[in-house]
Formats: sequence, structure tokens, C-alpha cells
Amino acid sequence: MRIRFEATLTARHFVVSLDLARGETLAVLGPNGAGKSTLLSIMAGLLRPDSGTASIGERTLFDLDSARPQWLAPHARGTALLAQEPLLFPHLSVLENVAFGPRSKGTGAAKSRVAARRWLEATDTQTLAARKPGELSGGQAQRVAVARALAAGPDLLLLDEPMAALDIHAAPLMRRLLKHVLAERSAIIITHDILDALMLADKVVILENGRITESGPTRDVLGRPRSRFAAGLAGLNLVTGTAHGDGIDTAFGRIFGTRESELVPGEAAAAAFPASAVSVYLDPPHGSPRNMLEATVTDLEPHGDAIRVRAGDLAADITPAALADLGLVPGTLAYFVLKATAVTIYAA
Ligand SMILES: Nc1ncnc2c1ncn2[C@@H]1O[C@H](COP(=O)(O)OP(=O)(O)OP(=O)(O)O)[C@@H](O)[C@H]1O
Repeated sequence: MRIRFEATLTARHFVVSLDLARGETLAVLGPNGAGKSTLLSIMAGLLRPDSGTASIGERTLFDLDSARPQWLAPHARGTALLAQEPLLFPHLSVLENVAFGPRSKGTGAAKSRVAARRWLEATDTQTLAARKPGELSGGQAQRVAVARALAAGPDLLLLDEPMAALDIHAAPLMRRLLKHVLAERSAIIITHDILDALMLADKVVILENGRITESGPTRDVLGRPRSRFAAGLAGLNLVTGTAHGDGIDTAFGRIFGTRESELVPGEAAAAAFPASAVSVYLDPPHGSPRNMLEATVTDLEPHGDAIRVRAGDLAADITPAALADLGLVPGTLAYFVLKATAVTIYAA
């Protein structure tokens, strides 16, 4: 079933349209306040846009553009929303929580419990069936919430940062569960985590200020980002300019790299390279021909075992020892140097 969505909500500067093929998982990435939760709330029927239409297959979720506006109640949409917090009914057992979905659709009590047990097994929570939500860890509760969402048999699963509230031990388990659950299932997942997008989603959209600024297959968007937001997520530097032979002309001078596709001289192009491929020098290095970008250091921050040196939008990861040697501080004029083989150039 194809999923179509188009909505405008002026008070939140929200203007979004998107399309999902049957069984596809879409990751929504974007900075805070971009409108990601707004998108899920409108889809789930918790928030009414000013205008727009949405449908799952033949079922209209809302149509506010016609002479006879339609608005389907949340429970009738065939969507299930999984929030950051599991939001289980505290007074019901785990089994009853999961059986609630089929029950509310009119399935009998015994049949609903059978279905619930099946989903508890699928989420590896069958041993918790008799417990109350208050007796579960965060990770367990979130797995039960997945079971509950699936037991309702949704046509579209909506996930709002399902890993965000989990600790570093529970998150990988949950990610593995979702990978299994989301295969062949239509879903929209909000995430801040690049790994989630790469592992779980077929497509991504980047949402910024209520607008989609990039969209496409996950690997394309993250491997060849066109927006700074996507580039930052992917740990890539992104420098834009105009194509010229094997390179592009940028504010930093000409940057050479490997062409990803045919470039038309003079047309907009971008160069992407990982922060880990950049070396930093205080003086222009001599010798082998390399790309050299002169820039003033603006920030230094820890990044894993490395130090990320920022100069405006440029980023380089260097070792703490190199940082000590160079004596970099914000304001230092430095040379960001990298081999052409580390640079991918593509039409922007
Ligand atoms: N209940 C509300 N009433 C009015 N405006 C709101 C409300 N909730 C969010 N907004 C505004 O709508 C815009 C989009 O917010 P939304 O919560 O959808 O963003 P988000 O991308 O989910 O952000 P985050 O990553 O911080 O969760 C923001 O400008 C926000 O301030």
C-alpha cells in the first residue's frame, strides 16, 4: 500500500509532502524543532494541519483540501505510534498491554491473548508477560511497547526516536529488534542517529525549518550529502562550488577529488570528505600535490579518541598529541590538508 502525505501547518512553518512505497522504511532526520514530531503527530491524527491530504492505500487519513473535508480519528487510521517513552498502561500486565490492540479492534479476549503472546515472543519479552510496566527496565518496557504497537496490526508504524531514552546496553538490542521488525514493513522513524538511518531505513528525508531539504535512498543522501546538516551527520565535510575538470572551484581554491558522476564545467558541484582524512598544519606543506584549505580554527571538541578541529564548516579529526604539537586554539590560522583520493566530487 502506497502512503502519501501532504500537509501544511502555518503556525509551525510546516510544509511537507512525502511518499512511501509498500514495505519501505523512511528515516526522518533534522535539527531540533525542525518539525519531525509534528509530521508524526499529523500522520497519527493527534494534530490537525491547516490543509493537505494523506492516505494509506485506498484509505484516506485526512483530506482537508476538498469541499467536504475528511478527518479520520487516530484509532481508525491503521497507524501505530511508538514514542520515546514506552507509555504502557501502568495498571495492566505486560500481556494485557499487548492484547489491548487486538481487543480494541473487536477481537475476543482469548484470541487477543494468543496474538499478544506471539508478539511477546517476537520481541523476546515472553518471560515478562505477568509483570506490570513498573517492574520493567527501560529497555524491556520499550520492547513491550514495540510488541503492543505491532499487535494492533498497523499498516504504518510511526517511531519517534525509539532508542533515545535507552542506555547504551539496551539500545543495540532494540536496534536489532527494529531491524527485524521493520523489514518489509511500512514505517517512518525519527532519529538523530546516523547508524539507525543506515541500518533501518531504505530512504531518508532531512527536515529543516519545517521543509524537506534533502531526500533519497539512505546511502545516497548520507554518502553524497547536499545539505550541511546531512554532511555533519555523516561526519563529512561538504564544500560547494562549481565544477572544473577533475575538481571544483570553491572559496578555498580548487579542490581535486574522485568524480562520482559526469560533471558539467561551471555547474554547481560539491566535494565531500571525511573529517578523519584531514590533516592540520600550521604552515603550507610542500611536496606531494594535495588539497590545501586555508582556514581559521573556530572550535576544538573531543570526538571519540580524537579531537575535532573546526574551522567554520570544515572539520578535521586529529590526535590529542598532534593538537598538543600544533598548539591550536580558536583563532589560529591553519592549513587543512587532504589527499585527492579522500575526496568525492559530485553534481550538487
Ligand atoms: N505544542 C506546540 N505548540 C506550538 N508549537 C509547537 C508545539 N510543539 C512544537 N511546536 C513548534 O513546532 C516546530 C516543530 O516542532 P517539532 O516538535 O515538530 O520539532 P522536532 O523536529 O520534532 O524537534 P525535536 O528534535 O526537538 O523533537 C517548532 O518550531 C516548535 O517550536
